[in-house]
Amino acid sequence: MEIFKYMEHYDYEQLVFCQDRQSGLKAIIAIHDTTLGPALGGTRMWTYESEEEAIEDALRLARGMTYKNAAAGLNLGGGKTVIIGDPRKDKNEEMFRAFGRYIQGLNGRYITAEDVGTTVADMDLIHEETDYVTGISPAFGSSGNPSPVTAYGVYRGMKAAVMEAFGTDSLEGKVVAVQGVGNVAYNLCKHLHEEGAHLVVTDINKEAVRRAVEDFNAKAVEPNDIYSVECDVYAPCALGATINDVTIPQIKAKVIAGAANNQLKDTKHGDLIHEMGIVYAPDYVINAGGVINVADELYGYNSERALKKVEGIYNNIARVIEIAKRDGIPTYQAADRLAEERIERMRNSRSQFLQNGHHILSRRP
Ligand SMILES: NC(=O)C1=CN([C@@H]2O[C@H](COP(=O)(O)OP(=O)(O)OC[C@H]3O[C@@H](n4cnc5c(N)ncnc54)[C@H](O)[C@@H]3O)[C@@H](O)[C@H]2O)C=CC1
Ligand SMILES: CC(C)CC(=O)C(=O)O
Repeated sequence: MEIFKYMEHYDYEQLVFCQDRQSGLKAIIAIHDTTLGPALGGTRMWTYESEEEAIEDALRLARGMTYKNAAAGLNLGGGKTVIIGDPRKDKNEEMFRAFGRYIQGLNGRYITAEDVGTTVADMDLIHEETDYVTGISPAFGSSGNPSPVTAYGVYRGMKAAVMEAFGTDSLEGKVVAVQGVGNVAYNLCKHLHEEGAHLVVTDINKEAVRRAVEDFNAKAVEPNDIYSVECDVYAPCALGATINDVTIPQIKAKVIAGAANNQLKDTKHGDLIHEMGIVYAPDYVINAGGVINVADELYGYNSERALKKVEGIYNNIARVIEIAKRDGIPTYQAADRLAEERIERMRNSRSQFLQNGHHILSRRP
């Protein structure tokens, strides 16, 4: 991968490599764009096959956060961290404390939270070293684990997409194929089960599958069989790029609505499912519940206010679908337009001079 070429093409601001021999920390912080405000995005810990795979994941996820935060109306830019390692056995206190000091060193340009493989407890350790972290324990007056709120937003957005495909937003009797029943999707399954949806689930973690089968009377399939399940909705809730040349021909669902980041392997796959008449709920619009929730911490966390905004993901998805139909474009393009237009407006309006403590005039002897 030609890193600077990639960064220039998508206009990234910064890529930071963090190493700490003592704790084994190998973290990559990607800051894509801070036009709308400090970059906020979670920290993912995963057993990447290579450093290149980790770098690419950090870059793709960070850009996704720029679009997610802009489309959600937040005054936040996009950033993300990946930590190379196995979250089940490579974690230690020093690792997250050292990582917290690296975040502090960025002086507020990047604010972190949870993502795949990290927990509230990990955020609390980071919080020992910096305030530029969200999703920390409610004991500190914060919002805690964002996953259940992300799940609620995905549930709301899924209803809006089902309304478009089936003329009703009721999920009763609908078959939903859920890929990856971890933190977010377990909570999503709760909402779906309560509304009478029939669940088909898969996960590479057999315990996660067992729990979903037991708690939601779900049917289990092998990971690679989830794509060909006869269903109404396919909910990608694991990792990214599951909508690709291999899987699209197998998909039977009329709606794709899930929590995973970067679901489309490439934009051409968004075009393909659009041509097939599948209603696609753009990933960074439907899964914005988590960031909306933790972002509320920056104003003094108020769960009622945050949840009200998350409930509005229904309208956000409906609006994206409307724009897509009006302009005859795929929904992923409609969402991108919304996000890019807001960033452009803000970028252009920053031309006025504003003296602050850091401008050259404030340093004149
Ligand atoms: N946690 C949050 O609040 C948010 C999460 N997301 C995204 O949602 C997705 C899920 O996040 P979490 O639930 O927090 O992570 P998680 O790690 O708790 O759950 C992911 C699940 O997917 C499973 N999985 C991994 N690869 C798989 C495969 N090939 N096939 C089937 N299952 C597989 C894992 O075993 C795990 O159970 C991720 O893409 C994450 O980036 C997006 C927005 C917010
Ligand atoms: C609060 C975090 C989970 C935000 C984030 O990183 C995401 O939405 O992917």
